[in-house]
Amino acid sequence: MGEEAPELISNTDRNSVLGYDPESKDYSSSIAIGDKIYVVGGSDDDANASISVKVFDKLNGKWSNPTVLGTKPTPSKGHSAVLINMEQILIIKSDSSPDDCIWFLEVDTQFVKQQRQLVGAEVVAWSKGITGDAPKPIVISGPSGVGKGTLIAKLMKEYPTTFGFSVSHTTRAPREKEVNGVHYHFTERNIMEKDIRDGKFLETAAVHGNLYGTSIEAVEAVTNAGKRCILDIDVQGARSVRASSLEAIFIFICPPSFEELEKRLRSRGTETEEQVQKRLRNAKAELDQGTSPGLFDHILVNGDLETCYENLKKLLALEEGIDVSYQPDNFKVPLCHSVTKKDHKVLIHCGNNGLESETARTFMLDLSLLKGSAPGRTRGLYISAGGPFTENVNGMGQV
Ligand SMILES: Nc1nc2c(ncn2[C@@H]2O[C@H](COP(=O)(O)OP(=O)(O)O)[C@@H](O)[C@H]2O)c(=O)[nH]1
Ligand SMILES: Nc1ncnc2c1ncn2[C@@H]1O[C@H](COP(=O)(O)OP(=O)(O)O)[C@@H](O)[C@H]1O
Repeated sequence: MGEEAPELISNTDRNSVLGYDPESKDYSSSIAIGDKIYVVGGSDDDANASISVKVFDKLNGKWSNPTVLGTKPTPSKGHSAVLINMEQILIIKSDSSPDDCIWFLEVDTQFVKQQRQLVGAEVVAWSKGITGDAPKPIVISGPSGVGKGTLIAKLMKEYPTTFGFSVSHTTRAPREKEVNGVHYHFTERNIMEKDIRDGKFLETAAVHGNLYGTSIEAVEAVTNAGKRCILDIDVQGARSVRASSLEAIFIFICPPSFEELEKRLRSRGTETEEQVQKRLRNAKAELDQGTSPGLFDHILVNGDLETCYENLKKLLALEEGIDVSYQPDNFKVPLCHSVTKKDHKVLIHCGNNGLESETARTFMLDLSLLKGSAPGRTRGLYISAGGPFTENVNGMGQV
């Protein structure tokens, strides 16, 4: 076990690049998976462009430009492409900042398969590799008027640098004090339907007669700001997120009584009588689903606001993820490097075309603890610097 020779993957720097065109400064790498060849390319001439993906189907001999989902990496001066499994290609960008050099191109994951069916064409999705574990996003659900918004606003006010709100899209009209881009992205139904078809959403649901949805970008904006994401979504949305790759904590907020819920909804004064009636009818089903076992990790009763808020804070402190970053400070892959892979470990040999020298350096990526994927981020990536790393019977180890 573990004795087989590690697979050697050539790097795609300027010297060994496949299809590098010195005139246009374009470069590309290609990886074959089953009957398809994925060509990942870029041009460092245009800093605003993103790395492109083309697919060649060996069965019909045709090229296609797939629908590319997720936030796309910008091109660097070169990259290496490593086949991790039949679903994902690891892209290591050279000469990029430490938080922008590891990317995963998903070509046949569960999400990609679903989106391929939805779009009816070839689909791939990008997911950025993040080192260590980040705290899980928090999904807050509950019937209209229970106090979700009030509790979330308190949390964001007390901890503005810790928590960030995932701004949903909705087709409902803005309320008087609501600000576009802050409370919601208010949008038209036909635009939102097109965005759904284009795979821009992590989840969507029809609630009280309007469309609501969490875009991939909304969650990424919070994550990119280094904050813990809070999602205020309905029970259907919570179910979709449970089924997605996003690992979250699910909290359901209950009213102390149905009468109190009705009182709060009316006293808020933001809905017409007809809308209040619809929300109260829906609240019955939401309370049934929300309090039945399996979907939510925690149920909080919002009787007294301060008590409920204190309980929410306690619960979040308990659930706090451990943010362990193993990323070496100076993790930067030079243009000249080579990559070897064995099992879940990827070695990046830097300097002197990978030959050992005084200046040569090796980084090891441990992919065994990866969590999440597109849509969103791939977390749990561990990077060790040092070396030389040698193989031992269990794979690769550092001597
Ligand atoms: N599935 C889903 N539900 C959402 C989203 N954004 C808001 N909601 C839910 O839609 C419902 C109606 O929200 P809103 O119109 O703001 O009314 P409110 O709950 O009375 O404040 C609530 O249950 C929200 O949690 C979203 O992005 N996805
Ligand atoms: N614990 C509470 N006790 C009394 N009123 C509350 C409490 N929590 C929220 N409210 C009030 O109830 C109304 C509905 O709250 P809101 O946060 O808008 O609910 P949601 O976002 O769940 O629809 C608001 O007027 C709010 O001030």
